[in-house]
Amino acid sequence: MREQAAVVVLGLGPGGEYVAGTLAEAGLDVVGVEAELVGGECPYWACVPSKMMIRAGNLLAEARRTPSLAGEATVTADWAKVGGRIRDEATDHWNDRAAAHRLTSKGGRLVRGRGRLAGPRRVTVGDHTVEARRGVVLATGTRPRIPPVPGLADTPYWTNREAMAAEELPASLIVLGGGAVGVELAQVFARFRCAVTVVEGQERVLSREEPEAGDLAAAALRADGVRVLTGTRARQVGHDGTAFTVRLDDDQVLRAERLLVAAGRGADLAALAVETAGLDPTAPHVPTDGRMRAADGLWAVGDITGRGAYTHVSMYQAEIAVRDILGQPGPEADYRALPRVTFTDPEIGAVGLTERQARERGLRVRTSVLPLASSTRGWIHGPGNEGFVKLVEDADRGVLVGATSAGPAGGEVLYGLNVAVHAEVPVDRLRHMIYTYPTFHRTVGAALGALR
Ligand SMILES: Cc1cc2nc3c(=O)[nH]c(=O)nc-3n(C[C@H](O)[C@H](O)[C@H](O)COP(=O)(O)OP(=O)(O)OC[C@H]3O[C@@H](n4cnc5c(N)ncnc54)[C@H](O)[C@@H]3O)c2cc1C
Ligand SMILES: NC(=O)c1ccc[n+]([C@@H]2O[C@H](COP(=O)([O-])OP(=O)(O)OC[C@H]3O[C@@H](n4cnc5c(N)ncnc54)[C@H](O)[C@@H]3O)[C@@H](O)[C@H]2O)c1
Repeated sequence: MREQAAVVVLGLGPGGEYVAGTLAEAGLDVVGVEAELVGGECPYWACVPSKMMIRAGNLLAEARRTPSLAGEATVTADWAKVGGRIRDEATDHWNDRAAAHRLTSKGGRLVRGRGRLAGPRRVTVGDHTVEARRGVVLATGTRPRIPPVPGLADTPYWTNREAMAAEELPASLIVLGGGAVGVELAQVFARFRCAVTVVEGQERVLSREEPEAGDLAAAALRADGVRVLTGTRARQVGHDGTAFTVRLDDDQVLRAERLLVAAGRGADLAALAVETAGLDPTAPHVPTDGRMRAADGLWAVGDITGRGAYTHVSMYQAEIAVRDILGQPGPEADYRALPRVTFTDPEIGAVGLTERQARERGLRVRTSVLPLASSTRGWIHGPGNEGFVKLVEDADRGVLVGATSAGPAGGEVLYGLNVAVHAEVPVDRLRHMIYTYPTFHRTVGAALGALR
């Protein structure tokens, strides 16, 4: 079968669904192609269910802090509540009827199946070919990267997919990888009384963030009973029908009921036949210009672009691609103030460059790090007040180029720092702003005064 459309969107995760729906609303003839569930990884197996787990885990942790401040509290953790909420409220039992309707009610056509490029402006899905008059938008995201550890491939390991669908928690869990997925899930599972060990190859967990952030996350995990092993990798993995064994570089052997692989994600460009549109199928990502163009008549948005695997990045890029396709004016993509939040307790928010990245760029850097506990609000908060604000200033220009805010509301405190880095508000102006008393974000004011 052959059909025509103005635009074909390949992959309907947060980025692709936004592009397809918005173009359809604008009156364009749009075909969206989806291999699994309309909505993508985020609502069914990633952000949304994991944040529901985290909300539940945080409630337990807060209740367990009651004795030191407010009296007695007895909490009995029950994973069935979490699993049920994920199945019923978040994912509709992994059914995308509502999301598919969102697209078709806007006039978009939905083709189900795994698509690939078949030349510029052409997509095939099985024996179905769609010619795109204006072009194709690639939004197929990423999938878990499974490290080539001997034995691993033959075991029934979990990725985020199985973890999000878990109806019961295992008694013990080994997590391979201490990035965002690894630390968030390790903490939640531990709070539900699962014995968790995290194995991270780098010196610290959250190794792309400030070292202070990795140290804080590791301390928080340990406080929840997680074993955190850093600077070591799995050398051999086995499964005897009941449990996993993981032999590490240093010959230590770990044993647990389940193994979660959280060692990063990658795109598979060869499977999309990108060479038919003149792109390199062996590249890790699709390079894009400031208007999200990858080639003539080809745009790419979301994780596949390698500019930050976050839902907010895919939606930001989607809006730019839509503007470009509709010929509307607007700013090009700008990643200087890229924000991200790791939703551990304490939350770790960060924006822009780390101190190390700023120095590697040759900037003359001034920094400050202030603990949250030293602020009035941190002291009042008491247990659970761990955290800090770190600022990175380009001293020559007198503007912040990066910041981290970690603490009970670290992701929310980040907002002001995000504005400061994005809008390049002079540090001198920030220093003379009024900061509400007694808030966590008041530590930002103190940290500005401590820049050296
Ligand atoms: C456990 C976990 C937690 C996360 N938490 C957060 C968070 O709190 N905040 C945040 O911002 N980000 C979070 N992320 C990252 C976030 O999920 C991704 O950045 C986001 O989903 C990427 O969106 P995307 O538009 O690139 O597409 P994706 O969501 O990856 O969706 C791509 C879609 O394309 C489809 N597809 C793939 N190949 C084809 C093909 N050939 N033909 C047709 N369809 C195809 C897929 O089936 C999928 O539906 C998390 C990720 C994980 C794993
Ligand atoms: N809160 C959020 O916004 C959020 C939450 C989860 C995931 N995400 C996104 O999803 C992406 C994928 O998450 P992720 O945690 O899988 O990837 P990641 O790249 O963030 O972290 C993977 C970690 O695994 C380690 N690693 C890799 N191979 C290893 C090995 N063989 N042994 C031991 N350690 C190994 C790496 O050093 C790294 O620290 C993230 O980069 C992030 O963009 C975002």
